[in-house]
Formats: sequence, C-alpha cells, structure tokens
Amino acid sequence: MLQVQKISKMFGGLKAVDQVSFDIKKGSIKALIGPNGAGKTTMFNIISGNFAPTEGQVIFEDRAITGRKPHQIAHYGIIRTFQGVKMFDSNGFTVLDNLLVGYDKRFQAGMLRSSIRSMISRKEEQEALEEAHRVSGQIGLSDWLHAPASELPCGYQRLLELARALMAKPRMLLLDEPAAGLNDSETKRLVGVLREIRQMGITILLVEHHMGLVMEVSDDIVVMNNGKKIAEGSPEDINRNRDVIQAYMGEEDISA
Ligand SMILES: Nc1ncnc2c1ncn2[C@@H]1O[C@H](COP(=O)(O)OP(=O)(O)OP(=O)(O)O)[C@@H](O)[C@H]1O
Repeated sequence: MLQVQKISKMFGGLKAVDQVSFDIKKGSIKALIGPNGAGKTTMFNIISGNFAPTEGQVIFEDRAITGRKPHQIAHYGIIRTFQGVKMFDSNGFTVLDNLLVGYDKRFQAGMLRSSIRSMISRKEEQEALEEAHRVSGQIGLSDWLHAPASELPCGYQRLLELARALMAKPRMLLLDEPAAGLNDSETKRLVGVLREIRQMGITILLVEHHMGLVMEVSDDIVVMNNGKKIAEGSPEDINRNRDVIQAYMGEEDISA
C-alpha cells in the first residue's frame, strides 16, 4: 500500500534519515521503532508531507506523493496523529465537538484554525454527527460523548485522538506514540482498539516506544538507528536481532 524508497533527510550537516526503504502491506500494522534521535519522527513527517525529503520517493497506492502538501496527503487517505497534541478542551468543548472537527480532512492536515462551527457546512453536519456516533461506539467513547474533553482521563484522551483521526475515514493511519502516558490497563485497551481498526481494513504505521504494545500488535517492525534502517521483520525476528539489541543498549525504554 505504501512504499518508502531510499528516503534521506538532511538538516544542515546532519543526516536525520539516511537511505531508508520499507513497504507497508494493505491491512497490516507496522511499527517504526528505534532509540531516541533515530529519525522516526522525521520519517513520519516526510510520509505525511510535513517535511520534503532531501532524496527518495514515497509511493501510496501506486501514486508518488513525495513532497506533496499535508492536506493533499490527507485527501489521498493518509491521516496522522501528532505526539502530545492536545484536544480542544477550552470553552467547554466536548468530546463530540472534537470528533466533528476531525470530520474535516483539512483539520487533520493542521490547516484549520477557525472555530468548530465554521469548519463544516450545515449539510455535512448530519453526516458528521452520524459518523461521530458510529466511531465513538467503535472506540468505546460513547459514554463520554457529551463530556468536556478536559475531563477525559489520559487513556480516553489518546482514544479521542484516534477517534478524531478515524472521523476523516482514513485508508492509512500514522500514529505517533499512541501509548504515551498510558497505564497498563489503558495500554491493553489500546491494543484491542488498534486490532479493531485493522479489522476495519485500515492500515496502520505507528511510532512507539512501548515495546510491549509494539510486540503484541505489530505484524512487522522496521528499526532505525542514527538515521539508518538496521532491521526489519516480524516481532519474533526483531526480538532476537543482535543489531537491534546493540542499538538499544543503555536505553531505558527497552526494559520489556
Ligand atoms: N527540524 C529539525 N531541525 C534540525 N534537526 C532536527 C530537526 N528534527 C529532527 N532533527 C534531528 O534529527 C535527528 C532525528 O530526529 P527525530 O526526531 O526524527 O528522531 P526520533 O527517532 O523521532 O527520536 P525520538 O524517539 O526522541 O522522538 C535528531 O538528531 C534530531 O535532533
């Protein structure tokens, strides 16, 4: 579904991503892992159009999307979440308000800055409402629909980010650290939700430091270190790969 072909990205003299290639199969969950500073977020930003690569190609469903703007890439069906981005939680904005915003692909690409009411037209409102009820049911947020987003526990805020991304009817989801800040039971729930999203036929690429979640949910894993791809394979392959173990030496997060 997605092919990353020999992507490199320079920041001044620093090669943040160095000739990295990998594919993502339709309907699969792929994890992109690696120690801090490996180049994962940079790679994400290139796929979502937030950065143009210095060299290489990104192909989505046989279409070259390299260097396209984020809103164009969202329009093609690739929707991303951002690490630590907050909900609209001021002015009493509810969970439902946040979902309605997510209905608009332009919002997903970070383009909209106006008030929620002006984001979608009246004729779209009914469809958006129906979609919000459907998605919140799937994700387990129905009970919170009319609660102020500011009152959501951390685990549900992560689910709201996911639900908001689903509102744009993605074909591929790019998830940046979806388990950040979650406790064990919230992480377990997230594993279930990610599997359900895969069941819906949506392909997922996730950057994640929580190794337990990565190993449990991924069909395959690509590992980066110092900008380079150092390994790719099934969770079992990655678990016993010497280069991967070496790269993580001294890292706190690989405790699992
Ligand atoms: N906009 C930028 N300008 C200059 N250097 C950058 C920029 N973004 C990232 N870098 C550098 O590129 C390298 C890769 O960073 P990146 O954020 O992609 O790594 P990462 O694997 O996502 O790390 P983490 O797990 O800590 O989020 C790092 O050395 C970082 O300092």
